[in-house]
Amino acid sequence: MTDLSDFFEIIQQHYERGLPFVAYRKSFDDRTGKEEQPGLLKALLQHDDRVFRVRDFSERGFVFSPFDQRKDTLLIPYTESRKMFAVLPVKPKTDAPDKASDIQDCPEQEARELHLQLVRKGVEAIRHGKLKKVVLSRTEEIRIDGEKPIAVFRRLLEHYPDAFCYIWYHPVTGLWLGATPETLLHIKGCVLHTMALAGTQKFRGTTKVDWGEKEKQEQQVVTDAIVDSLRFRVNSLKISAAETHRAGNLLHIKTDIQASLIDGYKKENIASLLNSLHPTPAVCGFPKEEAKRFILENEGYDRSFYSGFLGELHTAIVPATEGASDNTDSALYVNLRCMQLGAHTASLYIGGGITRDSDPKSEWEETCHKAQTMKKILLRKP
Ligand SMILES: C=C(O[C@@H]1C=C(C(=O)O)C=C[C@H]1O)C(=O)O
Repeated sequence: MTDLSDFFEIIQQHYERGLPFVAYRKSFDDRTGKEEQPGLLKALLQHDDRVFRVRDFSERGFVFSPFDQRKDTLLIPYTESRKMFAVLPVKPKTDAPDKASDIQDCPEQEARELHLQLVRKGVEAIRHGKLKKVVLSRTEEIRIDGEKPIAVFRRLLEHYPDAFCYIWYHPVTGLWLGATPETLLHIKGCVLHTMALAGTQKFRGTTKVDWGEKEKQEQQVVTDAIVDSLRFRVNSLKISAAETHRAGNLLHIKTDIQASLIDGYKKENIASLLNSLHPTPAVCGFPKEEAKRFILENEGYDRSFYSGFLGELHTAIVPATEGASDNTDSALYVNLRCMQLGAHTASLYIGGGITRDSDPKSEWEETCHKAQTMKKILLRKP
């Protein structure tokens, strides 16, 4: 274990040298396998600046994968990096609202108009075509005041104990940070766990809330599609009841899905599972190919790594195995509530699920609420 302040100092130095690294902490509820210490902070610091790209998802290490799978997935291989661990103090869970209040600035009128138009077009396509749901997003650039990325990461960890929080740097991708509530795939031995997360409302001090039909339906589409893509690969499928899940200043509907892999753990099975799961209707839509086409043709910007996935592939990085690890666990998360940090700007990425009953103005407001997750932890330019 490394002392906490040394941990941050070492990643700062690594960043200054321009070498790839990732540091992350799982949510206090998650911690894949539970043998991990609560608040365990991990880092992989690549020894040099070589670029490792994933060929077929049989690789071992930490992956950073874009929304569009035709583009490159980057990898920090387990064997090419220094592992480092520290422990963050764990705070008890509370239902208290966020200490930091919402940042009250709104993006320009033009951005709002563009998003309203995009949503209207999505609703139109759903009413007239084969699409049932499409997730439409936008990016928002904000001026920041000399932010130190590692300091932003520390605020992220502090603020969002219930999220998978990360900072990733690679000369090819630049610097990304996020606090995502969504698991794409956890695999331990032959047991897999995933979730269907969709439907959004603002957190107003309680998780005991009612959900409208629109939100229930859009979340059900996600559950059904995930179960469908697993059906012939797993047995002992367990689907939990849908429940309300808090993510910072937001609430979502969540269903947990657990199953056993029919042929046990095999690297090539994981690769094909990822292929059929990603992107789920939580970030893309349904049917998948039509929704993806609609997004690529209409969103008008490159999602890049937003709504892609990231995490440990074929190896859980744990303090006990400083050398080679023989564990094959994977813990992958959907890259949501994230941003790319430049020297003077932060680019935020936010979206929401559109169905035939979507109201464009509410969908716009939903993206504004989601943008708060990152805005709250940034120091703004006056
Ligand atoms: C697309 C995002 O979030 C996803 C979409 C949601 C929705 O449509 O209600 C809720 C949770 C996430 O699955 C995002 O945060 O950008």
